[in-house]
Amino acid sequence: MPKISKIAVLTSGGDAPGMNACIRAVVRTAIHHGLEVYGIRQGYQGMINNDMEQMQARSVSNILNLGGTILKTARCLDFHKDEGMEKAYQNLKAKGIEGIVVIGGDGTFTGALRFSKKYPDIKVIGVPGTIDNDLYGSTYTLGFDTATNTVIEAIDKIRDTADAHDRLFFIEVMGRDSGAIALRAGISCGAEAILLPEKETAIEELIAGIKAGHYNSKSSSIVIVAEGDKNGGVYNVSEAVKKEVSHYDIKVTILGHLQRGGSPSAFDRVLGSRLGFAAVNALTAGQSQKMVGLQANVVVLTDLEEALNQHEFNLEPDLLQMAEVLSI
Ligand SMILES: Nc1ncnc2c1ncn2[C@@H]1O[C@H](COP(=O)(O)OP(=O)(O)OP(=O)(O)O)[C@@H](O)[C@H]1O
Ligand SMILES: O=P(O)(O)OC[C@H]1O[C@](O)(CO)[C@@H](O)[C@@H]1O
Ligand SMILES: [Mg+2]
Repeated sequence: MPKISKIAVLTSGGDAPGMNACIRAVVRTAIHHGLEVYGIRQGYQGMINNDMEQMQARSVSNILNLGGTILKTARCLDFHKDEGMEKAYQNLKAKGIEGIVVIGGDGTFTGALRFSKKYPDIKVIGVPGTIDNDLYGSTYTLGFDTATNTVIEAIDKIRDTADAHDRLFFIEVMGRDSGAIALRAGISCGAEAILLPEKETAIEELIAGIKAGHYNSKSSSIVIVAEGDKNGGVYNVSEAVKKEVSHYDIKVTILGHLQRGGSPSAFDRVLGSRLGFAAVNALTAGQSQKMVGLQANVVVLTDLEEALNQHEFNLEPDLLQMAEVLSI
């Protein structure tokens, strides 16, 4: 097997805390192996625009603690098209880059797999980097822990004021297709109800639960609504409840993008370092079209194809059941 000598790294899709730790690990592990390593800016857009630069050990000094991504990220429509992919390929070939580490979510991996099938001489390894925790093959994705901690810090504060005023709050958290943040945050903050894209909740059922809570002397209530819940969004849900529930003053809070920012937790710093290290080791071992992930605290490789096909992510049934039991 010919030895790989030049690789590149990019971040793509929504940023996630811990991406910088991962970039640092990729750069320094590559240097350890004697490889040249390039940083590509703005995800696939930078591949198309030839926006990439060689990185050194010092290029990634003092970034472990930073949220966001020093390489920047993008949602790049041009990469969906054959012409965009061809341009990206030619740019990589011109630099002699033979392998790339792509840090991102399911969309990023879909693009990477398509690209690598079209141009198999460029090896690709994916690192699951998304606050959504919606990838098969890794129990946790990079950024999910930090984002969930950010969310619970915010909800704890809302609980204080909700309790002081005997109010009912509807809080929207991120997750267009994933209820992972909503479920963990709901359990951590003792939410009275959690609305998730993966599980339908009838509005009548929600209203009955809120009324029962009031009857059982709850002074405040928190309902967490994941962005992707199928009831038409947090305002729709709150309006529907308002018509039937008069004993609470009702408020809505959308946490929004503050959930994606901030300094990564220790967990995400270690996870990012570990997966970045493993990704480069996989490239030097000749692997391609794989994702590195964490399962039972062991780093494992999963075929990108399998990770994407199994994408339907099932939230832990015991957590769903427990959240209901404990919220009485
Ligand atoms: N079918 C596809 N073909 C080519 N490229 C794709 C495809 N799907 C996604 N991509 C590329 O991957 C990028 C990132 O995908 P997407 O915006 O879905 O985010 P993601 O990686 O899933 O992360 P997150 O969900 O955390 O924001 C897209 O902007 C696009 O450049
Ligand atoms: O910042 P954007 O592009 O609006 O994306 C928001 C989406 O990205 C995510 O934060 C994942 O990165 C989703 O939870 C959310 O639906
Ligand atoms: Mg995604």
